[in-house]
Amino acid sequence: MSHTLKSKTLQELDIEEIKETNPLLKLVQGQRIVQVPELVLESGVVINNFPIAYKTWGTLNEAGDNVLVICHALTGSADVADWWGPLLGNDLAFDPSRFFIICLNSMGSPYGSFSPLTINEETGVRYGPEFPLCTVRDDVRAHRIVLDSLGVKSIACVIGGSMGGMLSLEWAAMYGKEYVKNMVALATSARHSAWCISWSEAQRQSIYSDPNYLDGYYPVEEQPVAGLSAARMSALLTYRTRNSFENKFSRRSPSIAQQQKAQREETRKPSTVSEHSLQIHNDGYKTKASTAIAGISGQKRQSVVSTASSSDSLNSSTSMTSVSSVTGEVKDIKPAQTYFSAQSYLRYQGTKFINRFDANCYIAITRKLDTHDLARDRVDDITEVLSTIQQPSLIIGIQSDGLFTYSEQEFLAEHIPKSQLEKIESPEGHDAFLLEFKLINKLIVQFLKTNCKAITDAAPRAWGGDVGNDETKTSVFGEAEEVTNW
Ligand SMILES: CC(=O)SCCNC(=O)CCNC(=O)[C@H](O)C(C)(C)COP(=O)(O)OP(=O)(O)OC[C@H]1O[C@@H](n2cnc3c(N)ncnc32)[C@H](O)[C@@H]1OP(=O)(O)O
Ligand SMILES: N[C@@H](CCO)C(=O)O
Repeated sequence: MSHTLKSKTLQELDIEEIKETNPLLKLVQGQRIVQVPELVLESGVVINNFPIAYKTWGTLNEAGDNVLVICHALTGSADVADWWGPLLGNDLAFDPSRFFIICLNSMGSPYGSFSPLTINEETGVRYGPEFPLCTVRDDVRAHRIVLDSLGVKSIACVIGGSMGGMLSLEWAAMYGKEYVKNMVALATSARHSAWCISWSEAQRQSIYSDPNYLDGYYPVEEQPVAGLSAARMSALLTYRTRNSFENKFSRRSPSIAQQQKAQREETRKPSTVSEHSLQIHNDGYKTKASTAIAGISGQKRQSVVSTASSSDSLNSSTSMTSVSSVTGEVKDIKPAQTYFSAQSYLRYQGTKFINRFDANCYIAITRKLDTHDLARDRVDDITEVLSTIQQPSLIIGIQSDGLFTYSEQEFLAEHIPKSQLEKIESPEGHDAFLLEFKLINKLIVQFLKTNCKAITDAAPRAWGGDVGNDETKTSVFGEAEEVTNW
């Protein structure tokens, strides 16, 4: 380990100053950012004076051991209140009147820690695509330096879902039961599967294929939004299930309000059948090229149209339509429905995401996920590493999760000696770990009451803070609906 175990105060950075180069920082309230002097990454690359963002709730006790480390998932931030808010509060799973709760932002994320949005001291510009590969283990080692600086002597329990679960497992495996006393991992894996790696790849390819990507050297105000939004749309599909979509959307049309949310582009009334067809064909196409095509005038456009219509004419003998694609009148066309509620949902989520994430960060953090393998450079047989995790562990899986399958949770529980496996019966798929608050809260409360009894049985202490999970506040990440339904 390259970090020092001595408690040493780290320099606190001025968030307002960092906001000038990272506009996404304004999305996370109440966090702190410290500067870590040095870390040798797993790759051997040395990074110096880099930021780590974190947020805390509650008070560290004298012994420095009443600590809950919460680890966020792929697009989360250090603000637990924003994505696991209903688990945070007095007498809840994350109880600041008894625990000192801390969430540290993972490297590669745009929300304050070292990332492609960080200014490279050597060049004076953002790292962008030159950001070095940071693994889950690098996160854990960087985060440990911050915990040491705060006077944390041991972790009562580390808890995380999805990517956060990978960090939980690495915390437990790297530092052992003397330092990490207990572990909770939800919807995660011992190593990233071929299926997950493939989805990461497909999502990165969406970004790469956007003409605005420019090898990652895009100006932050002109990021490859079409590629990033397409990446998020396909990612979202992996976070849910076929049946949850069927139940939620079926073949319904979007309501006016949903259409407005999805900001579907206004199209002018088509004046010809070809124009009408073109509009249906390109509906939702958002890159600059689409603007260019829409602007094609006269002859060029006519040649595009006549190429299309000549192939149309091949089918014309079997076609039921009696409207000519070139000369027919628009009023005679009765097209089948082509715009559905499911589409407006995806488009809305895509747009929402590009306003809260950065494409290079997305690439960096999905690469981090791909490297996750508890066995890497340790042993050949992954079950050997799992057998070294001696902490009491709670493994929570979701029966409908198609990304981090329930069988992967069974595998973890089978090989981690002191583990308990729990199943969430939810139709929502992977994202159930961010939605099934009530059950997850209950399971974690029970686990902590059993394994951190001295802390959970202690009298609650006033800690003088507001958890910040006010139900009326707008969530950055969009789970507010669920919170109010709770
Ligand atoms: C990755 C991680 O790090 S996880 C830990 C941190 N997590 C995050 O950061 C999570 C990122 N966010 C998410 O993954 C999701 O938002 C979740 C899982 C937290 C919440 O999902 P849900 O609450 O189910 O939100 P859902 O997917 O239903 O979307 C609701 C939004 O879609 C809108 N919407 C729903 N249907 C439609 C439709 N047909 N057309 C247009 N918009 C629609 C809703 O109005 C709502 O809008 P709002 O976000 O502005 O309020
Ligand atoms: N919805 C989660 C899924 C990844 O675990 C996120 O966006 O972080």
